[in-house]
Amino acid sequence: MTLLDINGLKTYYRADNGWVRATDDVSLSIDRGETVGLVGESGSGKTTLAKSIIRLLSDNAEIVDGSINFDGTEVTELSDKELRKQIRWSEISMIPQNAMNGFDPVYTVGQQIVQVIRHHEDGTSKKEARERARSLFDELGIEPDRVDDYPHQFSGGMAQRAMIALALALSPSLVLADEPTTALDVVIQDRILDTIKEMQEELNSAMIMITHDMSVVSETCDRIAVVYGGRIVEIADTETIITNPRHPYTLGLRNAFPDINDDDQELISIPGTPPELVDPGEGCRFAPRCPFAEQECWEETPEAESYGDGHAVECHRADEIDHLQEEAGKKETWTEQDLGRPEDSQSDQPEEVMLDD
Ligand SMILES: Nc1ncnc2c1ncn2[C@@H]1O[C@H](COP(=O)(O)OP(=O)(O)OP(=O)(O)O)[C@@H](O)[C@H]1O
Repeated sequence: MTLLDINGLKTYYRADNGWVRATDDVSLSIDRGETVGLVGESGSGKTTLAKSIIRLLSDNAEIVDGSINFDGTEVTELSDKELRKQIRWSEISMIPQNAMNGFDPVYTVGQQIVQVIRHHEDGTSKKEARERARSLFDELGIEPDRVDDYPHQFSGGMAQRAMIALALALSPSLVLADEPTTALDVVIQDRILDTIKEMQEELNSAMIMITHDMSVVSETCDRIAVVYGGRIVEIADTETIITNPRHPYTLGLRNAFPDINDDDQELISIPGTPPELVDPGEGCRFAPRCPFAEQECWEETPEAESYGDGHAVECHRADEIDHLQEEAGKKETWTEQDLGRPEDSQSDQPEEVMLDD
């Protein structure tokens, strides 16, 4: 059953040189209990999409178009007060990239968890809320007495666990986990991911797992959405994304991460840098880095095409998958390409964005 239904979402940031189209026409549905990975390079718009869902955007951001339906409620139309009371933490919670920034340094971690619990549950006493915080700490492998510590007394891994405790304290239906382990060392990363998964399964919460790491999503997610230049360029179940992707960017990402089943794998990185998101203009945003780009790719933005079973791809050449997959596995494909716009292709003028100031 659908829990979250995002349609045509556009979230832009106001910048000196125009609007940064960080989320640009994104549609995504998530079922109850499902885990969906958002994978893509830094700056592709993953965090902006997650923050739009829980409406934790910075002041210069604006949801310009589209809808976010959460369990029958249109999130884009709620006032801040309604959001705080009905949705944030209780229904949708977020584990941020750096947990330390998620806590207020002047209160103990326990006080902050107690406050969140009591804000949403009128009948819960301070004592009961504190007991809940202590038992959550215990479940997450933190000594319960440490609820009385201040955030700065925690190590990075412990702060991340405490943030998970806060995010799960009210048994939300949806957890947004934004690179929950990037700041931590590898051994702790694995343990924290296991903990998140266990707790999520126990609560039957849905989860959006944001990461730039293909191996993390492949181990934890039911489906994977590949994000590039503010758009979901490919989405499918995890098995399909790993074994039979159709977008050249997904093929490139797959080359760049170690496959645990293949000891001899040579890692190949994608050359170039992510696209400028201020007035990106027409054409596929990956074209400047794509070894398979043809004239059409530079001139026309590809629309999502369905390849059955929830597999959708935004690529003009997705039909030629057998040939592309084989070529994409070769190192020279990604190094010997002549990157750049073909001489005779003309760029369309960027579409003008009309927004109220
Ligand atoms: N407050 C802001 N003001 C202006 N531009 C912003 C702001 N926050 C993010 N951006 C821009 O929006 C785009 C998407 O950023 P976002 O953080 O959503 O990407 P991301 O994929 O989550 O990357 P990361 O993993 O680095 O957080 C980037 O071009 C970024 O520079």
